[in-house]
Amino acid sequence: MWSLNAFKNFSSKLHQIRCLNTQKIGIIGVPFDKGASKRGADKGPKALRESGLIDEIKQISSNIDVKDYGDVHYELMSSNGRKIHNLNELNHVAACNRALAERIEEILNDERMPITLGGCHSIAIGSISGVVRKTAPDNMCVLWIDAHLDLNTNTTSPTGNMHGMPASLIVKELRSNWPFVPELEWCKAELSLKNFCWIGLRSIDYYERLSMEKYGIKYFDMRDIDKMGIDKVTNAAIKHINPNGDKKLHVSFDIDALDPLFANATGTPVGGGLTLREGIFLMEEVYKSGTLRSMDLVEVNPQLGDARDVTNTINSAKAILYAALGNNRSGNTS
Ligand SMILES: NC(=[NH2+])NCCC[C@H](N)C(=O)O
Ligand SMILES: [Mn+2]
Ligand SMILES: [Mn+2]
Repeated sequence: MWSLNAFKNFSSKLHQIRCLNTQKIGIIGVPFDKGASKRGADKGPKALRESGLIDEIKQISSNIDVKDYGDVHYELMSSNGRKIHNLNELNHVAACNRALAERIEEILNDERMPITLGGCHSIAIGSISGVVRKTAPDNMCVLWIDAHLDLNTNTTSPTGNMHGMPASLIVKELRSNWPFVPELEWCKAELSLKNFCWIGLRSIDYYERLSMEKYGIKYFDMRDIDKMGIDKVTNAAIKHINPNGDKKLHVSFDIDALDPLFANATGTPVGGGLTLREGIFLMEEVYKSGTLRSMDLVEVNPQLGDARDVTNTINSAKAILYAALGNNRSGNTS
């Protein structure tokens, strides 16, 4: 029989251990679709929350402490009326991302891991900018999981849609390819392409291809995954951008990285993508690396496809997120 004191001691020790291991997470929604040509990605955060996201995260482990920061709201900046070539909805994209960067900073100040629910992929401009404000750029690395490279500028983009451009706005190598855009002055191109790796590529525009060669961009496309398998690819990618495991990892996960069989409710689906199991495995390895610091999950569009597509896409997105947070396919113990 334990004395009351011994019991109190034990439970306070247990509490201390729990606190040490607590995974503190902050969820922020970005109901924004103006970087894409199809409407509806702005309904992504609501659809994910309504399908039970927050409660299900809590069920992964009692060590997870999750806070929902709600959605980003923004007001348009007063524009000088000058139009910049081939940047659709620039005012909205700039204002929304500026507001998002501030919310990400707030979440990091609360010592939580920010998880940004898109929204179209243009929101990575703000989410990554927010993280960079709290981390030396050389001290962080980015895994970009996507069918697309999203490295266009306004002069190379075939569409003018800014969800195809976020990566080029945050890296220094492409800074000189951009004109001065006053609306985006707050967004500093500080990261280096050396700290980036792409996984899942299978739809690259002509000028993006040229950049891949010019800058020696590190990537594993779907062919590499076919050849090497997802285990080798994932670990080679993590090792490449973080050889000593001392950098903080940001994962920008575009749901269209998955094959349309598993995620058809998205604006720019491309066949021949990752299976859901490959996506889950990838994120399990990311979790195991112990380096994940922040993450985006973007391009879930509940207005596209039929009801089954929407359910599949939401379930796939949640499974990807849960794997990143340590969900164990053979059951959770704590
Ligand atoms: N985040 C995305 N789904 N991006 C799709 C980009 C498609 C094409 N490369 C473009 O620039 O318009
Ligand atoms: Mn994509
Ligand atoms: Mn993308």
